[in-house]
Amino acid sequence: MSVLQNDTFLRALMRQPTEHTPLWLMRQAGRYLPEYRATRQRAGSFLDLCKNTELATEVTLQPLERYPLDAAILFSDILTVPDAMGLGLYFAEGEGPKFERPLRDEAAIRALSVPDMAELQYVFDAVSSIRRALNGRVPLIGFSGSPFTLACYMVEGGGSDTFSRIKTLMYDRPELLHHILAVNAQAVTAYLNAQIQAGAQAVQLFDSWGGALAYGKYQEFSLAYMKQIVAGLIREHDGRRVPVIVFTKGGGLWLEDIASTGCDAIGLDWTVDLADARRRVGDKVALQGNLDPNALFAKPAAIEAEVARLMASYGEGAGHVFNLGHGISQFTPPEHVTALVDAVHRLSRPYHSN
Ligand SMILES: Cc1c2[nH]c(c1CCC(=O)O)Cc1[nH]c(c(CCC(=O)O)c1C)Cc1[nH]c(c(CCC(=O)O)c1C)Cc1[nH]c(c(C)c1CCC(=O)O)C2
Repeated sequence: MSVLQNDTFLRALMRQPTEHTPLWLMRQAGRYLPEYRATRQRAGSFLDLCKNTELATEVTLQPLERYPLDAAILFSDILTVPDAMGLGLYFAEGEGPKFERPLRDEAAIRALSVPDMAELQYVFDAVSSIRRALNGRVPLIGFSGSPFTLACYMVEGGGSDTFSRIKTLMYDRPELLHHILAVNAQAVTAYLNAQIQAGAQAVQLFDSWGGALAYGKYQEFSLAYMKQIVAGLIREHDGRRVPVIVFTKGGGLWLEDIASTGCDAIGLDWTVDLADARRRVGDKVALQGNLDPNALFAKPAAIEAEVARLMASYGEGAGHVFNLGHGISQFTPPEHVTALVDAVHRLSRPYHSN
């Protein structure tokens, strides 16, 4: 394997000194880029694109060709795992992800099992191919959905505003939801370990919907399973630590709990004050975040002002990876991202001078 030329992202996750604050953007390869839309057209559906090694590699590298980002993220989706469990993932145009066979009764839930990782070989092939194509430019991030976030889609059958089905299950039949989560946790552990073995140099758990849970329920139905996963992950590969990032959207009230999962870094959404988050987690974990993705609709001067505010809020020293508080919008003007990346690199240098 080639030598890593820019390891600022990995160092920041381990709270080691860097010359600037590294950044990457959630959903950095996606529809806001015209080159992504062109490749997507060639591939056919979004899932065809995920399953095409060559084209998945191409779109992963597209944002890096445009912007000097400090990490790449595997092009795939969190719903590949329930798809491999036999739920039948499809994307209805303009409607988001859906399952042909959602978990709607006890029999379906009891029949659920950890999929054969061979069903997900296309993901691991993409990881190896992207590593080759990166040739040591920046590290590659692997990812998975959290057990609870995956369960939301598996039970609801698609996206939901109310989470009424999964919450009904949680309150009426908690043991059935625990069964789904236990299977998901085992599947996610195997899935992330296979990504690490294929070449992922850091991994992120996307707990996009953990923040929809009540106090106490979050700890029982989301956090506990993420903790189990973190404990089962390969933490060192090829002579380097493989850092783990846990991102619970809406998890700002529970940062101490998240830090106690054993993760290396916490992903923060934009509702959190970085300075306060840093005080709360101390030197236990690094922090990743947390610009409001909608700030990228504003003019470059306003974007730069927000970056300056976040830099001052985190303050001096190591342990910050810049990111958005959630995925980038498909309506973001690509040149606003140019302004963002430049501002983060430029304005962060004074905070790393010692
Ligand atoms: C909840 C969730 C999903 N997928 C994901 C999450 C967790 C993160 C989050 O909270 O946003 C994670 C994800 N999805 C995608 C990535 C790729 C890596 C990256 O660049 O960050 C990652 C990390 C690509 C994608 N995943 C998807 C796209 C758009 C597909 C397309 O039409 O080309 C991309 C680039 C599709 C997808 N997949 C999912 C949704 C809700 C959608 C959007 C549907 C829509 O807007 O029409 C499920």
